[in-house]
Amino acid sequence: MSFLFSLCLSSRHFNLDSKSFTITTLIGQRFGVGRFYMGHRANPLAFQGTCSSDAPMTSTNGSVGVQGKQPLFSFGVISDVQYADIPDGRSFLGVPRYYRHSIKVLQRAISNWNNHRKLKFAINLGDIADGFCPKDQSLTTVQQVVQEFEKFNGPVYHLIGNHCLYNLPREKLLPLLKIPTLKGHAYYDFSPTPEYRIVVLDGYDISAIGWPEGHPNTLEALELLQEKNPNADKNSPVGMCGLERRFLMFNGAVGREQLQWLDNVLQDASTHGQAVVVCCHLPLDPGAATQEALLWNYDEVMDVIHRYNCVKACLAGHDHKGGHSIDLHGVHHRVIEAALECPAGSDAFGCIDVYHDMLSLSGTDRMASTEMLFHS
Ligand SMILES: Nc1ccn([C@@H]2O[C@H](COP(=O)(O)O)[C@@H](O)[C@H]2O)c(=O)n1
Ligand SMILES: O=P(O)(O)OC[C@H](O)CO
Repeated sequence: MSFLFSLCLSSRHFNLDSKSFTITTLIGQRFGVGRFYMGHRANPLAFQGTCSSDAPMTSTNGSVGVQGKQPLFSFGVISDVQYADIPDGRSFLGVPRYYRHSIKVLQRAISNWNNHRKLKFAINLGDIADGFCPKDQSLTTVQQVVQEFEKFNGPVYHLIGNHCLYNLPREKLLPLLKIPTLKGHAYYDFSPTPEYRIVVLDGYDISAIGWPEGHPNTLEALELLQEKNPNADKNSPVGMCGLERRFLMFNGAVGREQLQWLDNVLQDASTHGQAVVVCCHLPLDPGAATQEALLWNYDEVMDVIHRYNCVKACLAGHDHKGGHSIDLHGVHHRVIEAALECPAGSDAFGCIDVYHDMLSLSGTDRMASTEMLFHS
């Protein structure tokens, strides 16, 4: 820990307000470990690898990975494909978005995962199609991206994001994404090996998007937005301060039932000695993402997570530039860089090697590689 602290200080970006610390890429640049872009927050232990069989420190099935050890299993990761057959555009803040190219990033990810690695599964951290997709093309666009994912030689686990819900209501979306669902919710868990549990949260459980009009969850979300966000445009954070800026319509919350379910799953995982990776489209730690991207009740979710010692890492999407932090309980938070923001020919996908004591993300191109050592 003291090593990490000294690295933090040398980066001149040290933030304890958010109950976590963040290490900027200045360190990466200083150590010459790869190409980063402004605003990215990366692990000082990160290296810029490629997700291929000949990359140093990555592993293929049957070969060794980091520290000469063989991973328990590996999985593919990608986020925010946000495909649409429309011309390139920009985010509200002016960041370029390459709507037609993003599906090519996905195709290269699948091809890489299939050719170079024997992966146990792949995970899509949400936003399969963009909200600017013409509504009469929403269904076919989501189907088209799902078909690309189906070319992966293994199971694909999808998360829902706000852009998925701009395109299709839950009742249509969840079956297409083959999300195991109870009463329209999109949270579930699975165990790829006896040692591990992957928990997928539904960050749009309480949300003003995706549920039918007048649904109790829509009403609860609208009430919260009314209370917390004074702007007429509930996607605008203008005039809102600090962490309050997360109360935007494009975010959402984990509801009471889901929180109780999470508690039960973590209790069960602890009983069985399993390590847990929590996945949610919306980031759960202010140290890893911009305030405007956070889950509304990230603090309540983290309170549940911190009751146990089993959660080792949380993976998220939504905040396209990506990020990494380690919170004060030693839980890693890795926000995955968006496929949508890759200019022609560039990529953002990765493979995660899973060990007893760490996760090792080998990112391709715009996705930074990150070693996530467990703290206890
Ligand atoms: N700082 C911001 C960010 C966003 N908005 C509003 O949200 C909409 C979606 O944002 P994108 O970044 O996905 O384009 C955008 O159209 C704005 O209405 C904002 O007001 N301030
Ligand atoms: O993917 P979007 O369009 O909802 O954008 C999300 C914001 O970038 C969050 O910071």
